[in-house]
Amino acid sequence: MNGSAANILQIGEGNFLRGFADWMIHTCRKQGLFAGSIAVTQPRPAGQKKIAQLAAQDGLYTLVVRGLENGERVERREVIKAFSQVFDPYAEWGRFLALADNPELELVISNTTEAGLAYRPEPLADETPTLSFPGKVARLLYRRYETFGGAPDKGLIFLPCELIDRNGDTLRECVLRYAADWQLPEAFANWVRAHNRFLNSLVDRIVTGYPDDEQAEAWFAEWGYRDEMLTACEPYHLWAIEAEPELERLLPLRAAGLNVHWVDDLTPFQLRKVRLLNGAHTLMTPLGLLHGLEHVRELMEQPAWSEFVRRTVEEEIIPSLPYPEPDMRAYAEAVYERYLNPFIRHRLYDIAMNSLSKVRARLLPSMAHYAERGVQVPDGLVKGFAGLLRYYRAEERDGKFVGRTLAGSEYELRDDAGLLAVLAAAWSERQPVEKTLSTLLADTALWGRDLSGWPGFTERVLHYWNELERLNA
Ligand SMILES: NC(=O)c1ccc[n+]([C@@H]2O[C@H](COP(=O)([O-])OP(=O)(O)OC[C@H]3O[C@@H](n4cnc5c(N)ncnc54)[C@H](O)[C@@H]3O)[C@@H](O)[C@H]2O)c1
Ligand SMILES: O=P(O)(O)OC[C@@H](O)[C@@H](O)[C@H](O)[C@H](O)CO
Repeated sequence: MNGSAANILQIGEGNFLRGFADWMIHTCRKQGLFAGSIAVTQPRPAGQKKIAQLAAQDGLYTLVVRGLENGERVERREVIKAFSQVFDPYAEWGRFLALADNPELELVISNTTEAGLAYRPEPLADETPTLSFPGKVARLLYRRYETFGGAPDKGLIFLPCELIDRNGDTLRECVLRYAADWQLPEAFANWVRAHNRFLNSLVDRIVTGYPDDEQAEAWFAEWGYRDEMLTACEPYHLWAIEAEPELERLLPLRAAGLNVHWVDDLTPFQLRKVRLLNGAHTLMTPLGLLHGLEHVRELMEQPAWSEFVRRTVEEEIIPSLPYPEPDMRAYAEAVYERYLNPFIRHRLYDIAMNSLSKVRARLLPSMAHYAERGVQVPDGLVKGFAGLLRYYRAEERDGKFVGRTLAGSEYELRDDAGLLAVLAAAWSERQPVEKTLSTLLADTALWGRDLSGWPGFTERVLHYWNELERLNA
């Protein structure tokens, strides 16, 4: 790491970017196609530990890519060299803002989860760091606007990787809301609109992060060095970016042989991936955890669970999508193969994090497809949803929210604290389960809509709830 000026700013220190975008930049650099480098910072104070660790390793980390590629087993290890600056923006706020003064800065990449790419009102404080991710972007852009007098050629290109629909548009809207809140000049807002680009994109790669300790220790012994930032992922990768292919000039990703698509319309990529791959994860995760399973492959290797997932995907989710069924089935087959990757352990507990927002985006649209046509939601989806409700049977304890598996083991629920409080309050009422379920299904804060009026839905959720509880008895 040389601390030199970087032409990419990365907001997000998480596993995903290290196993995806940073690896791509490294791949371009390695082939001599790209001369730039990345300045990386964390989007929230909690990321400080990883940033400090990465800085202590000179911005270098090991990526292990493992899985099947064209039916062949691959295991590739590479030390990724993409970062020229690694720092904590809360400790060095001036340094963060000063990145805006670098005329060479061109791109901003981010991944802050669905929770991070959201507008939360916040005052403009002159000297102190802005907390939210989009608020930081608004501050950075305002500084750049002032430094370069609103020059049209000094706008930036944003490539947010958060897995939300039209992530670029969302980021732009948040930035403009902060500009309005903070009463920044209208000319600035116009410059943001006219000379900065917020690209919508869809990312796809299973990045499982740091492996189990046993595996990590075995590798460290074999390699002769330790790496606390070690990241593991599958070989498959896809990045669909809604923009003209001429942007290869800036980011020669396809030229580097990467599976990147510059597309006019992202919708088919988005719907297919979020509803099938992520939707099936959200479907299987609570049920799997309630039954004491730990990771995706373990679940998919059990015939009854595999059958349940496949049937729900093929007979319920795919028919709800507006695309040719054979194409969707082929995609689903490839997804099962990725789930069954023998070389990675994708922890269900990791996938379960923030499942309340995930279910809204990934599973409810498939269910609504039926309900809104006056048809009953099919069984697999109802069973998965009942599993989610059972998983979220929350109890508040010592400032935490906990649930219990069917065998009675306790786990911590990791989700929006306000929503967990709503669930815990509902379950603390002394009343029949059906009453609590009806109340919860009608709660629009939880699901973004009222589910209690869907034909036969409440009764069938109760049916599957009771089926789960019978296993508990
Ligand atoms: N891991 C994968 O396989 C994968 C694949 C595709 C997409 N994604 C995307 O990545 C996200 C998960 O990231 P990860 O796997 O790198 O996990 P991670 O926990 O390693 O990283 C999460 C990142 O988000 C930040 N973050 C978390 N909550 C935040 C908040 N409230 N405000 C601001 N920043 C916040 C963290 O600081 C960190 O930078 C998912 O939500 C999804 O959007 C992950
Ligand atoms: O990363 P999350 O937590 O938003 O979702 C969990 C998984 O569904 C997700 O990581 C997929 O594996 C990934 O989106 C594949 O590209």
